[in-house]
Amino acid sequence: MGPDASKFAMLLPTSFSIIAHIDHGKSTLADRLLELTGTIPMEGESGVNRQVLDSLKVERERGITVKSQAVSMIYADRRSQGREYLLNLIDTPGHVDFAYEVSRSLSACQMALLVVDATQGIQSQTLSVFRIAVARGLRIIPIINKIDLPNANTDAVLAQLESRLGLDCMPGGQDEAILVSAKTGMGVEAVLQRIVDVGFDTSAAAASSPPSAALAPRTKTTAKRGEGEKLRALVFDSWYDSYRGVIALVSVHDGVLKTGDKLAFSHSKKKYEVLDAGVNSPTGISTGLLCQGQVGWVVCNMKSLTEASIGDTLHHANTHVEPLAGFKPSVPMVYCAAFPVESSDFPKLEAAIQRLALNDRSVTYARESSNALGQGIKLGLLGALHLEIFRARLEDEYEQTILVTAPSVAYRLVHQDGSSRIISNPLDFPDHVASRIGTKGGGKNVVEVQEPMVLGTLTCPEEHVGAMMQLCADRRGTEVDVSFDEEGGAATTSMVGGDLDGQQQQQQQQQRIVTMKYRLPLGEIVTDFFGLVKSKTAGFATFEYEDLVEGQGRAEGIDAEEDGWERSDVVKLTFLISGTPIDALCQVVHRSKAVYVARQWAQKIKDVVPRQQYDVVVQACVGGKVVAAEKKGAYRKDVLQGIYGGHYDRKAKLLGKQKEGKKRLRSMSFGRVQIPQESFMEILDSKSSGSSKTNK
Ligand SMILES: Nc1nc2c(ncn2[C@@H]2O[C@H](COP(=O)(O)OP(=O)(O)OP(=O)(O)O)[C@@H](O)[C@H]2O)c(=O)[nH]1
Repeated sequence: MGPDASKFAMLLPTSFSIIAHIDHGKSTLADRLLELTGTIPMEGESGVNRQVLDSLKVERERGITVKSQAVSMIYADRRSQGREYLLNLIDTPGHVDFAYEVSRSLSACQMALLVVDATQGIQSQTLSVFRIAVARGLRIIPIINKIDLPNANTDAVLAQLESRLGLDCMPGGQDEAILVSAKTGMGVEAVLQRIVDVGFDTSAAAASSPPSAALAPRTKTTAKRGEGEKLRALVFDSWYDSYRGVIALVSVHDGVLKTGDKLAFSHSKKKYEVLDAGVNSPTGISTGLLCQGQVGWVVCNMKSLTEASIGDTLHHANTHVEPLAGFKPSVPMVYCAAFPVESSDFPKLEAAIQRLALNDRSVTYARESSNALGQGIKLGLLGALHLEIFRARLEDEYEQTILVTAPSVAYRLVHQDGSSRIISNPLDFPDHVASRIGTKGGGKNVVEVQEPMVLGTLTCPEEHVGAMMQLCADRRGTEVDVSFDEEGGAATTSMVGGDLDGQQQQQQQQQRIVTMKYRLPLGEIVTDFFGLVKSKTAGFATFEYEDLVEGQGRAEGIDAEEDGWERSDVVKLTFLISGTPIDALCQVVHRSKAVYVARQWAQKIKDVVPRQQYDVVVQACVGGKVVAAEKKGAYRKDVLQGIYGGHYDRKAKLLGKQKEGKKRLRSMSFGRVQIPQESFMEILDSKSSGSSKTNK
């Protein structure tokens, strides 16, 4: 039986988030917390990674969190004779592509559990989520997880937390770290107790003493906590339900919100009536009201999908309030265009993308049309994994299969007059980049192109170092740092997951683990980089990156002045079929690779273009110059068939007539070659192949 709905309104709440680097054990810890509080029943073998909060199919299939989830749980603290507290847990993703999700979720929390794997220590994403949490003013509770593993090095991780994050995490310290094994459940109760201590009495003294005395006056609850105060609720997530329409997830900062209330948004000024409200625990429980401090959902009569403005403040329609601080919109890093497989399905695809984008606010979209593929949607995403997950979710949740152009990145164009602009569509890229000196044509001439850079971290066994260095060099990477893990094997377990048999794992564990840091152009890793890392190391390497451009998590040790854009000699590569440019295939590549890519692509296009009655020429151009060309020969009816012997003139006449006919046909169809959709799918699939491989 689920908890009594009225209890959620009666109890004092606090909200916390679990943040960590990928695979450090957030979801497993969340499972244990939910079990311990009785929110989900304990089932079967303890320690099983149930991923209760990873409810999306794609999350379960891949074992990664891509979407934050909020769950309310009621914890009865044994130290104070079972006094109950309402704890709102927000599980967050670990991968850099979903950092925006983390930042939004943290806005609804008072504290963050910073989980660090005892065998791996602080990793790149640990630092970036830590910084986001500190910037949001959250109290950090450090948790060292996986202490059950034989190679756990708790002391070293404690020292790292102290020296690199400045946390007073040693025993007795203000931020004393909790040692747990989310797998076995060891130490997890202490986590709940610490949440209560920190969440309900921020005085440092309370951290070591039972909260009963300090909390006595505050736990005197009324049925509607916050009543009489002006309502202020921050909308931090939303989704589409086919029965109830748009549902908004809110964190109530002040006041009370009830069914039937008339609400308004601070910024958009739109007004609504609350049809229902409730919490997730872990499934939706309708409570009819949400009180101060609660995190829950609201169903209003929102008609359009864009109305649930993330970051906006909801208040009662007849009051005026100071809006709560919202969030900066996310900055897309990777762009591509999506087209339906059947062009008549475009309206369905557009509706599906709008609904999915409601739940994934880091996606930007706009209509786009292509001469070859018809009407489509231009998508802006946070990375290659994000694109792949978005595509998978479209298929799983909306049954929409899409054709995606190769992912590309944004470029910054610097003009002669010093101004700059960012372009995200390869078609907008200039054909020529003028040299600064003696340039004609005014100040708007593009004199420099800059591309976004990332700081990549590659971890692999020693034997693969050469291959990885070569790969990074091929992708125009510059080495920043290389370090060897003397103990070896520590990182291997999590890298390979369950893919390898025991013998292989043993062999790998005898090798040293190498961590290499490279500065790489983002454009070089958004296509097939992850796939190559996996295939060249038989799955033994991991690769993560931090964006260096504004709007994303910055890497440690990078100069704050540095904005992550770097001057680059990139060019626009266009493909023409019988003289007609094919916009869906246009791409921006580095000059040093232009001819190689052009040849590869021209060949690939030639292979899939259907043979015509006349020759079809495929050309690849850079700056108006043809750099590669292929010809697909015409069908050739043997017009001389049936002429035995025959005079030369007669043969020439027949051949001439055939030539004339083809010329007429060609001019009638304006030289346009109809490329069937399947051929495009073949080209685009091979073009983005590899991007579908992830670092998981
Ligand atoms: N031995 C051991 N393994 C653990 C422990 N906690 C988690 N794991 C394992 O570590 C792996 C990753 O755990 P998850 O909970 O999925 O990690 P996560 O941080 O949620 O990962 P993302 O959602 O991808 O960011 C799983 O195979 C877990 O079973 C632990 O305390 N001990």
